Amino acid sequence: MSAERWVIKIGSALLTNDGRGLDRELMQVWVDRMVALRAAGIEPIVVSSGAVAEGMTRLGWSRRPESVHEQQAAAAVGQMGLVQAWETCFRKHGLHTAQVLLTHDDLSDRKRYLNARSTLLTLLGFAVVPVVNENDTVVTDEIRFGDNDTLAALVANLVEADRLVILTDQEGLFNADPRQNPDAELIREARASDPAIAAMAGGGGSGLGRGGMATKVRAAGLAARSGAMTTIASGRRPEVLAELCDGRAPGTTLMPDTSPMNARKQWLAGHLRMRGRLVLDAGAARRLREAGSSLLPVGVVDVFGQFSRGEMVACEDEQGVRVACGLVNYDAADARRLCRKKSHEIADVLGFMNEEELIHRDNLVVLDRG
Ligand SMILES: Nc1ncnc2c1ncn2[C@@H]1O[C@H](COP(=O)(O)OP(=O)(O)O)[C@@H](O)[C@H]1O
Ligand SMILES: N[C@@H](CCC(=O)OP(=O)(O)O)C(=O)O
Repeated sequence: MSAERWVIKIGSALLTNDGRGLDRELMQVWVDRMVALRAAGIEPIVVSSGAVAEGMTRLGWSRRPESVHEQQAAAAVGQMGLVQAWETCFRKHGLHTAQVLLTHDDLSDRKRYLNARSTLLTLLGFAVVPVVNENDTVVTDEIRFGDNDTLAALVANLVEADRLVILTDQEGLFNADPRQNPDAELIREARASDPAIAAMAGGGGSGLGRGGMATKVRAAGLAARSGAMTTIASGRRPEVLAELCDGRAPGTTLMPDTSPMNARKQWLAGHLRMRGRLVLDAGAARRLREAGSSLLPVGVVDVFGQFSRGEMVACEDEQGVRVACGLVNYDAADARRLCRKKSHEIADVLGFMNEEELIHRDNLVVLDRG
């Protein structure tokens, strides 16, 4: 059975008990629920905010500093506490966590995108729970806008998550900010692409979290690009995870327009320029066309063009008919050396191995004949 993958984002206000220090008890409750998700075949990836807030507590600051450098310093201090706390909670269940610090730029650079994707998928393969946060030391804009909602959506795109769960301090998205308007009503379900919902979402209200609902709704739109459904729900009710797992819909559900794989393939097919060509033998061409299999080096007879790892290349049969296109795991020079080689020979030929496929089937779009 192939596991479902959920990216679960937890905001600062919630994690740090509104700035009173990490709420370890509540973290343990979420972790217990996430472990129950795993038992139900759902792989959680945690996107955890709270580094700046926890750093401020550790440094004895009561107000978020204006200076970005001081916020970065606080994040570096607080990240220590954050990862220690997550690791301690998961260790009680015999599970390891892994700290993954990313920036938005990492995910818009194709090579780093593939590297981040491989690392995250490898961690999941080892049953490790990735705990992701923004790499605040090296970014300035994101720390100013506090945008882990966007980061969580980009991670959902990266790992083709089925669902993005944004846990916050409200029951979900209301038709107006409930802090300002006590009569505001909860939106139960909408399309992520509906412009009306963006208009309802205001900025942050807690003083600790920064993005408010506006970044959450935008994140739902980004997550929808790779087909993920978004739930915005209250992290004060850890049972929301169990409810979601049971097929109920707590909080606000924001639906994508397409399924995860179709959305990813549309994105792959439409957005990247071809940098080179791989010529496949008849067997490999048939496997791609008929089974949508990954492309292994053994089925490649020739390589044309100059490309880097992560770039888009065309796959053609020996008659020059284009079979597929996809993101290649090795650069042109390495791909040439791997022609006709078995996957177990890659490390011997190159002295290292990224992946056993030249192009993984998730990164491959097979073209219609005709
Ligand atoms: N339409 C809305 N529905 C719900 N909350 C809203 C809305 N507009 C603005 N908000 C504010 O967004 C806040 C949550 O965002 P934020 O403080 O950034 O939390 P987090 O730390 O979880 O990211 C809420 O406490 C609320 O005041
Ligand atoms: N990387 C920052 C994230 C800040 C942020 O996005 O906060 P939030 O709006 O509470 O999710 C931190 O860990 O403090």
